[in-house]
Amino acid sequence: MDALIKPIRPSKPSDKQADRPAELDPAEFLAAAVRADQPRPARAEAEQAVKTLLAYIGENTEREGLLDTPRRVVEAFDELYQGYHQCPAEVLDRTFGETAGYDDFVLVRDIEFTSQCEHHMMPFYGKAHIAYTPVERVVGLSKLARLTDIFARRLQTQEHLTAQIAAAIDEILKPRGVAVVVEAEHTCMSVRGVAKHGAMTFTSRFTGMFRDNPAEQARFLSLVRGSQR
Ligand SMILES: Nc1nc2c(ncn2[C@@H]2O[C@H](COP(=O)(O)OP(=O)(O)OP(=O)(O)O)[C@@H](O)[C@H]2O)c(=O)[nH]1
Ligand SMILES: [Zn+2]
Repeated sequence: MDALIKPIRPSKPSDKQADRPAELDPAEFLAAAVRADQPRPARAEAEQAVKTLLAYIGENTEREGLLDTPRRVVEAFDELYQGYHQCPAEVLDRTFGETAGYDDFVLVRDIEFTSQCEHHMMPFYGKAHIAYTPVERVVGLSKLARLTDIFARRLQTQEHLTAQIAAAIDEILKPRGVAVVVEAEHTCMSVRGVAKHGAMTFTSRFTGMFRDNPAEQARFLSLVRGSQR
């Protein structure tokens, strides 16, 4: 659980984490994703870096319209990357025991998110669909959306985002199973590079009963597909 208290740092594109086996223990995976908090440069240095990029694209950094841009960009970064300073364990900490014997899975679908791809630092956005089968205690529904945002507001690949949401629920709530499907459009693939507007990427992660029981997995997927009609 300690591993969850610390912020998770971005991995380099060359990291082999995307190749991790599906059976990897969630606690192990989260521990592997955690790095000690890095020393951060001063805000003024970050603003200077934005000024350098403006000069790099050929702009006059002293013109009136750009004078406040470095400050705004750094503030936008604070917002977009606030997930590094938020703790999944705290969000999922509050559970409720009065469930009247409820024993099926709980699905929250169509959780909108925006994340930033770690290769280009450009947005990818879409929806996460999350189900878990509680053991005795349930978590507040909004917390699944908050958990999604904690991981989305970091530099990500879609695969990491999907796996991290599933691993956090598995590790913290210890349910009978977790199912996560993420669908997203990547702007690094739509507004630059190969420029394919509308191409959607789907990723999924199943643990416990969702991984072991094809009927439960199919029931989850049919409910998720219901949102796409
Ligand atoms: N697997 C995965 N790939 C991603 C994700 N986001 C962006 N990418 C891809 O990361 C790859 C980076 O490829 P590179 O060849 O190193 O970079 P590039 O020259 O900018 O690639 P192009 O986008 O093809 O122009 C691209 O194929 C992107 O589409 C993601 O979430 N998951
Ligand atoms: Zn990208």
